[in-house]
Amino acid sequence: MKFIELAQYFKELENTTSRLHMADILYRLLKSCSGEEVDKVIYLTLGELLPPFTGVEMGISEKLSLEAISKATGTKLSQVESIYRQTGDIGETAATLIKWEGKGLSVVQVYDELLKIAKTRGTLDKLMALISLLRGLSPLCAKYVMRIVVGRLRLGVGEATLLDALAMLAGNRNWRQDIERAYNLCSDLGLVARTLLEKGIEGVKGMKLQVGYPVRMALAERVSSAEEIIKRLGKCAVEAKYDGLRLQIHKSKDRVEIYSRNLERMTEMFPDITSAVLSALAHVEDIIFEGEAISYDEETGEFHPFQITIQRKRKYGVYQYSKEYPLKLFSFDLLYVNGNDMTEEPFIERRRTLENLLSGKQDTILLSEMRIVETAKEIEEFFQDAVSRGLEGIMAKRLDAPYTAGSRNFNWIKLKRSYRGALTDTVDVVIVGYFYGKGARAKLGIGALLTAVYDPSTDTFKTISKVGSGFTEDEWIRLKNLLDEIKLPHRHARVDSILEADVWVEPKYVVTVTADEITRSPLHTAGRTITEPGYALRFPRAVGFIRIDKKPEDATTVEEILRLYQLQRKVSTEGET
Ligand SMILES: Nc1ncnc2c1ncn2[C@@H]1O[C@H](COP(=O)(O)OP(=O)(O)OP(=O)(O)O)[C@@H](O)[C@H]1O
Repeated sequence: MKFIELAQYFKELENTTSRLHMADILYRLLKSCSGEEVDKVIYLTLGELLPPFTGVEMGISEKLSLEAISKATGTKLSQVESIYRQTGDIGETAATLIKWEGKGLSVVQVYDELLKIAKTRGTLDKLMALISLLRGLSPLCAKYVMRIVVGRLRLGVGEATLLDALAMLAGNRNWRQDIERAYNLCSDLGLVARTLLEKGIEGVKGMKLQVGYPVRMALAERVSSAEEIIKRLGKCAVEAKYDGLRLQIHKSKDRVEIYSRNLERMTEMFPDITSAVLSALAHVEDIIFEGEAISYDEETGEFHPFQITIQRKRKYGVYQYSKEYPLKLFSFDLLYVNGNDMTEEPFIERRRTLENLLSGKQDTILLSEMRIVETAKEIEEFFQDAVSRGLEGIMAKRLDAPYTAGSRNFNWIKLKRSYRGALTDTVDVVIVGYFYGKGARAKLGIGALLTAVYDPSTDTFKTISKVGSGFTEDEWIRLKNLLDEIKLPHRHARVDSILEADVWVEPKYVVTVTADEITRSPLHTAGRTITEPGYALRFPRAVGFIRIDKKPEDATTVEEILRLYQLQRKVSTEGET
C-alpha cells in the first residue's frame, strides 16, 4: 500500500463524525492491507508508531518540526512560523509549503523511516532524517506525517471503533468478543490485527498473555454497604484498599518492566521497586503480578496521600525522590508465573500462589492485607479498622473469580469511606474544552473546564459538568498552557455536547473531581435519552491535578454515573429511615 492511499483514508476519517461510518472506512482500509502492513497502519491511525507501553516516542518538538519544514522546503523559518500561527496545524503548514509530488513511498517505507527517527538519539540527526523524509512526500502525505511526528494526528478513531472494524474484517461480528479478549491480554491492537490477517480468527483465539505485553487491568464495581457485598459475593476475601498507584509488574529473568493503570511503561520511574522485585523474586523465572505502590513516612509508618505518591515523576530526580519518599508495593494479584497463565484460575488460588512466591523476608514488595470473611459484620469491622488507619476503604473479591482483563464487574467490589457520607465516590472526567471565565479568572484566560465521561457503547465522550474550582491559580495557568497545545477549531468528533465551549480541545486529560451530588440536567449529554435529561455534577471541585495514570477511555463511564446516581439515592433514603 502506498502512503498516499493511507492519507486518503485519513482524510475520509477526518471528515466523518459518525462512528458507524468510521468503522466502515477502517474496515475498507484494513481489508486492503497485507499482514506486514496492517499493524503499522493501525499504529499510524492511532497517531503512534508502537503501542504506548513500548515507551517509543518520536521525540520531536514543535520547534524542530518547523525547522525541518523550513529546511526541506527552502522557506525562511519566520515564514513557516507565520503560516503555522495562522493555521494552528503543523500538517497544513507542511502541505501549504510543499510543491512537489513526492516519491510515491509505501506505508512500510514511511513507517520504517519514522521509527528510525524515533530511535535516533541526537537532535541534529533526527532533524536531517526528517528533512529527507519530507522531501519524498506529497503535500497530503506530509500533512499527516507531520501531525504524527508531533503527536497530533487526531482522527478521532477510538480503540473500540477499531475493534468493530476488526470484527467486520474477521467476517463475523460475533468474533468481536474474541478479538477484544485477545486485545485485553496483550494491549496491542496492531499485533491482534496482524494475527487475524496472518492466522485467521483461530490464531486470535489462541493468543496468550506474554511477559512484556501489559494485560488490560481488571476493575472494580462499587456498592454502598457491607450487606450488599455479602449478598453479591457470599463468603469472600476483603483487602485493604491503598490509595496509591496501581502497577503491573513483568519480570523475565533479570529484566523487569513496570506498567501503569493506563498501560504506559513506567519502569524508569521506579528503580527502587525494580531492584526489590529482582531480589524478592530472584527464584522466579517469569512473572506478571499486580499491586498498589504507595509512599509512606518512615518515621510514623503512615501512608502518604495519592498526590505525594505520584509526584515522584513530576518533581524531582527520581533517585533523590525515591529516597525521600520510599515506596511499598502491596501485591494483590498474580496473572502469570513460569509459563503458566493464571488468569483463569480462581482468585484464591492466584492469591495463595502469590503468597508462596513472596514468602521471603524483605520490606518493599509486600502482600496486600487480606482476610476471608463470611458475614457483613466481619466486613464492617475490617472496613472500620482500615478507615481508622487512614486507608481509603476496602476491596472485596469473589473467591472463585478469574482475572477478568479489561473489564469492570462485581468480581471485585470497592467500598470507600466517601460512600458513607453525603457525597458519593469521586468521578474521573475528561477535559473536552474550556471557558474563558469572568471576573478575576478572566485575566488568566481560563475560568472553567467543560468535562465529560466516557460512553463505551458509542465510543464517545458525553459532557457532565463545568468544573471551575479546585485548582490553584498556578494550576490554572499550567492547565491553560497544556490545553492550548491540543486546541481544536471545532468540537472533537467523539465529543457529544449541548454546551458550546469557548475553546474545544482534544479529549486527552483526565481529572478527578468530587461533587456534592449527581443531579439530572438538560444541559449535559451524559445519560441523556430522547425523553430524559442528562446527568450533571453539583458543585464539582477538582482534586489534584491531571491524572497521569489515566487515558480518556479510563474516565468514569456513563453507566457508572447511573449506578452512582442510584447508590446516592439509596444512601440518602437509608439515611432517612
Ligand atoms: N487491595 C487492592 N486490590 C485491588 N485494587 C486495589 C487494592 N488497593 C488499592 N487498589 C486500587 O484501587 C483501584 C480501584 O479503586 P478506585 O475506584 O478508587 O480507583 P480508580 O482509579 O478511580 O478506579 P478504577 O481503577 O477502578 O478505574 C484499583 O485500580 C487499584 O489501583
